[in-house]
Amino acid sequence: MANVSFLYLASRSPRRRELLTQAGIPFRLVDIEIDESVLENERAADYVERLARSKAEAGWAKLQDTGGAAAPVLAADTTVALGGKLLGKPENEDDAVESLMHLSGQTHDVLTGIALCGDLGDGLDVETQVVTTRVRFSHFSIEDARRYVATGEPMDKAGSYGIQGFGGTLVESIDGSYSNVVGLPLKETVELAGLFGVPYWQKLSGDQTV
Ligand SMILES: Cc1cn([C@H]2C[C@H](O)[C@@H](COP(=O)(O)OP(=O)(O)OP(=O)(O)O)O2)c(=O)[nH]c1=O
Repeated sequence: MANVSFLYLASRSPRRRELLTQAGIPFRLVDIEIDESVLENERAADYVERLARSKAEAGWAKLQDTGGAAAPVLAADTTVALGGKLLGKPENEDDAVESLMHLSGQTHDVLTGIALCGDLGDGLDVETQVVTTRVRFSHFSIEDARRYVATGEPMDKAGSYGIQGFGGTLVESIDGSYSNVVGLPLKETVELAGLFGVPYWQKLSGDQTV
């Protein structure tokens, strides 16, 4: 797989597309579906790494079925962890309010696992990384949590908030990578891309997918 000029992104997340574009990594999309259930007693770091790997491998397998992947496949998974409890995407609005009330006035971790799957010349290789960012939330009331949930913003996001949106107003401080919270740690993604010979810092224009 020498001289690859892009990677495949196995993700439906618009944030991950924006972040890849920010890093200047040319990409095409591959659509996959996997079971995202948490295993019993599974730790947050193990969970996001396992899911990122499964998503990348599913993307690779799908491309093999349709004639073979011409480039490596990138995938990621993000979750919020508070005192051993995993707060994923909310199931409904009440669930989102409940998650937010757990986070109010507390410091939590946001973990993103990234995986890049490809053939470096001697068979299939999957490289993974897990990045953690600590986020401290201000104290807010249940009325505030309900009003925020009513905006709809939390519904497709781990921990029921988006730091890049209205949710940024709940944040007192962060320690670590900001892009990691939004769903793709830029520094580590570029490192993995470099390992597989995928270019970055490319000027991309228009529809960013190659
Ligand atoms: C904490 C936080 C999460 N998120 C998002 C990032 C992820 O898209 C989402 C967590 O769900 P994921 O399952 O990691 O990703 P996804 O289902 O959105 O996309 P994919 O197809 O790649 O599986 O939460 C934010 O956008 N902002 C935030 O502040």
